[in-house]
Amino acid sequence: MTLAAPSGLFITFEGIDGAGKSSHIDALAQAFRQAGRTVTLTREPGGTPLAEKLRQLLLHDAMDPLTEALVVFAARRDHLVQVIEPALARGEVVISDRFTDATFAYQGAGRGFDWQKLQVLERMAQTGGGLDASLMREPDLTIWFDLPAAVAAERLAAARVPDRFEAQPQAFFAAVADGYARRCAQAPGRFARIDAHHSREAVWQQVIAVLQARGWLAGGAV
Ligand SMILES: Nc1ncnc2c1ncn2[C@@H]1O[C@H](COP(=O)(O)OP(=O)(O)OP(=O)(O)O)[C@@H](O)[C@H]1O
Ligand SMILES: Cc1cn([C@H]2C[C@H](O)[C@@H](COP(=O)(O)O)O2)c(=O)[nH]c1=O
Repeated sequence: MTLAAPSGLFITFEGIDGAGKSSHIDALAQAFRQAGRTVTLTREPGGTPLAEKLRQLLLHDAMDPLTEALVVFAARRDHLVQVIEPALARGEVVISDRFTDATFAYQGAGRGFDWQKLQVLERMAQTGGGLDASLMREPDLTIWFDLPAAVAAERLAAARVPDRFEAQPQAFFAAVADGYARRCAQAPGRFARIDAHHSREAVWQQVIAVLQARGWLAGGAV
């Protein structure tokens, strides 16, 4: 008897800059590996040589809002075709630090770029390329770290030299947070909201509880 291969699982982490995703992304990858799963850990913009080049442009070069939206979707298309779809087809767990919800939050709510035009680009970029032509690739689960913009700003102040997004004022991040809330309201079954205004351990307990509730993992520690 041959055992059925596990199904691919696509999990994304989202939140404003400084929300505290990083260490939990690594810990979740580790928890899946301990459970015997192969994990592809990746990020957006990025995840392929081409998309990493586009990331550098996005983070450091000034551009108009449509150009910015096209750059993130171009990077995403390459990432999806080269990395995400093949890994899911192999039955792996794909964990990505950001995906399309970031585009709606940052380019849509943050920059004020038209939400409906983003929906058109989303469908174009996330259809085909290894997928059934009638399907649009979306995460199976999006773990959204919700943190007030003021708290994220305090955390980031001490942390690093800001890029083009991190240098934005608090009001920009408050708008980005509203964008995430809007995406969450549009897909409540896909989103898990994490209250990120807690200690790392308390935040991890929330993350692992989400995975346990879906039956995808047993317990774990950071
Ligand atoms: N629960 C927490 N309490 C206090 N500080 C935290 C917590 N989690 C992370 N931090 C700190 O906040 C800063 C931002 O965290 P981190 O880099 O993980 O955020 P992020 O969501 O990955 O941000 P970005 O998307 O901008 O990379 C870091 O200095 C980190 O050490
Ligand atoms: C995917 C995506 C990202 N961004 C922004 C959000 C962040 O400020 C940076 C990525 O940096 P991180 O520290 O690795 O999170 O890019 C965006 O504006 N639009 C997007 O679609």
